[in-house]
Amino acid sequence: MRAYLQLENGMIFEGTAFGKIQEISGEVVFNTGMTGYQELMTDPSYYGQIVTMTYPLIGNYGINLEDFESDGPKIRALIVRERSKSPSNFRCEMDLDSYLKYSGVTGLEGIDTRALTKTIREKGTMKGVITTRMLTATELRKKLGAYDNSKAVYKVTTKESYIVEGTGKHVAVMDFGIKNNIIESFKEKNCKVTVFPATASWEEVLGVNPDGVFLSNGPGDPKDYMDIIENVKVLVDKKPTIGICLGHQLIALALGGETKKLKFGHRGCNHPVKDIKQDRVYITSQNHGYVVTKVPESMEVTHVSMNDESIEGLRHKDKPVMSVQFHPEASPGPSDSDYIFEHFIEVLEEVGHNA
Ligand SMILES: NC(=O)CC[C@H](N)C(=O)O
Repeated sequence: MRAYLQLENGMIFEGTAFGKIQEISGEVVFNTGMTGYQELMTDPSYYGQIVTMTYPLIGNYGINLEDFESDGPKIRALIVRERSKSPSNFRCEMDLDSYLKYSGVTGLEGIDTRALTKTIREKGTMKGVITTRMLTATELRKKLGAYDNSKAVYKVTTKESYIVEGTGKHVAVMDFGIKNNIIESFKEKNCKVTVFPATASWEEVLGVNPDGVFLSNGPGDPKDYMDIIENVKVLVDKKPTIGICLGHQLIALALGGETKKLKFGHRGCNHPVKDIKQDRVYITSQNHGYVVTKVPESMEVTHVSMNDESIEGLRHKDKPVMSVQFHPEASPGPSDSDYIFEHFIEVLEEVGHNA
């Protein structure tokens, strides 16, 4: 069926709908990965967004039952240049179209994704609607005006706290929309993990007497979460703490730093980041639209983006508190930066030793 992407600046891209056919609005962002569509669709940090893939052929290894990053897709729609109609992989259980239909996500194929990406890069991230009937300018404005993705963390966080048993260090996780592979990464290091909902207070988190605290990734603008930031202020003061992506931004804000929205964000599994101390570049997995712009006085920069020199990692000068903007848990993407988890566990061991 013919379908259109109508952007808030008036541009129209015409293609063909697949997956669940419906009229859907969202923030249109692009992802530069050649693979990883299954992981990114189910990464809760993408909640409410329309994602266009820059790689021109998507779906060629299908969908398997293992690479989900949460209980189902969190994106609103997926845009591809060409959808593979004959996926092939030993783990393939179904094709992309069937999965999107089954899980209620809209697809749009056959549009010039390169032109769309260039538009977003030049003009910045903007909202759009995917529709099978062309909207008038007034209808488009109304539809986009009704789109609200604020406070999305509360839609994707766990409802109840739960424990993942392990014999090693005990990490209290604040779940703002955590990816499965972060929990897997702690499990691989034998950690016991207690996962708390985003609404948990610092008293509840410290109540389980963890060795350290982890602040997860999650959707939206970090400044929307002032209540969580108040909790983070206490947690970083009392326990060794590590944050990834949204967690990193919340630590920076809690300690007096600043964040802002990037023009078009970093999304993909091929983003080069330099570890300043090691003087080494790692290829990282990324998905963020906001960035730390002012470093808190008590912290220093540990990692920078090789693409735009933005801040990618921070460390407290006196306390065992650290954070990264990229995703060391990979999924999708290379696990080169897994050392971030290893380093945190070492810090927990050291702190435990000296206690
Ligand atoms: N993956 C994340 O945690 C994303 C953080 C934040 N929502 C951003 O877009 O910058």
